[in-house]
Amino acid sequence: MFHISDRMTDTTVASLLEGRDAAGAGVLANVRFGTYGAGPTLAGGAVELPIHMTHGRQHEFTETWSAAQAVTTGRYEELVYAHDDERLFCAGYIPASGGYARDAERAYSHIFELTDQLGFPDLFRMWNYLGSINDPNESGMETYRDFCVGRAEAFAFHGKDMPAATGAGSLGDGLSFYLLSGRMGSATHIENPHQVPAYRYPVRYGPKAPSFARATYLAQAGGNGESQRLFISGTASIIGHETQHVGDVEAQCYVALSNIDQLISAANLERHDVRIKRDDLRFDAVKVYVRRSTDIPLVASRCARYFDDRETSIAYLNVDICRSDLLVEIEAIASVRAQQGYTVE
Ligand SMILES: C=C(O[C@@H]1C=C(C(=O)O)C=C[C@H]1O)C(=O)O
Repeated sequence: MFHISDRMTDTTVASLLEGRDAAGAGVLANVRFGTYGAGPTLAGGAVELPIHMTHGRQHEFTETWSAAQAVTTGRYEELVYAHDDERLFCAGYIPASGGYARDAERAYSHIFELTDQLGFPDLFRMWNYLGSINDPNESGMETYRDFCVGRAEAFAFHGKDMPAATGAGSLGDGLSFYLLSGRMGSATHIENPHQVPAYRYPVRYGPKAPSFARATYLAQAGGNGESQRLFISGTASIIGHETQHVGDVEAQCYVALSNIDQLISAANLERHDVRIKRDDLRFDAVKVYVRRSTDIPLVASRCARYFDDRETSIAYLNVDICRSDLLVEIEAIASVRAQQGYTVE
């Protein structure tokens, strides 16, 4: 069985970033979570990226990234992009081959060249969806670890800060990726004191650690309080660097949600110089990755309890996860309500 919460109807358009009605605003990109994957294209002045993430058409949905100003689109190497005055959306697709390290390194180097050239040097969120993520490549290395090698080399070479991210399985072949980048100084990256930063994981999880932060806070240049966003990375049942509760999806779900709780606590945000009260955060969009389809009802009931805000859309995706002992992973985008004074509780 596959489930999408009843707040997400067929082909739901979740309008993100500006929170505007997608029909009335300019659009940077439409990411189609559906029954097939392909390289990104430019259509109607926006990026289109289909990713094979659902088992049936009835579960398809579209993530729409809105623009606040006029949109400029273009191509650079294997990348397709669209930007307004404040943000750049960029996407690509790498076909499956014997290994990903070289292609991922090249693609991420192109990303950094592009973001620097166009003046959007602050990467604030990236998604990487890999076919056969837990299977070995032609040299016997797990596909996810192989991808991490190339990505880490590009981040190190270009000296870039690591943003919030998701690295999960897809149902198709190849690597589909998309990311968002902002103007200099717009992003603050946040770690969770209960988790070793992913980029410091020991070598037993792969020769190069995963390049990402646990969350990224985006302060909108010239925006009001409501347009700030907190991007929470794919979060799983990991404490320190170790997977907790192998085989127990309910306990894994609990640890993942408590990790999110720790991450977004006012005290943790304050440590990173981000002053937001927990009550001022509203979850707009949540994606939950569940390895075994039979676990979705249980995971959905736990998530519905945690994300009890009626305005939150939650999508459940039955795909593999970066570590083969992880059964569930949760990512979220929260917006910040206008703030009336700030105190840490
Ligand atoms: C779940 C974890 O990592 C996953 C892999 C990521 C990546 O490689 O970009 C980012 C977040 C998660 O989707 C973790 O290590 O805690």
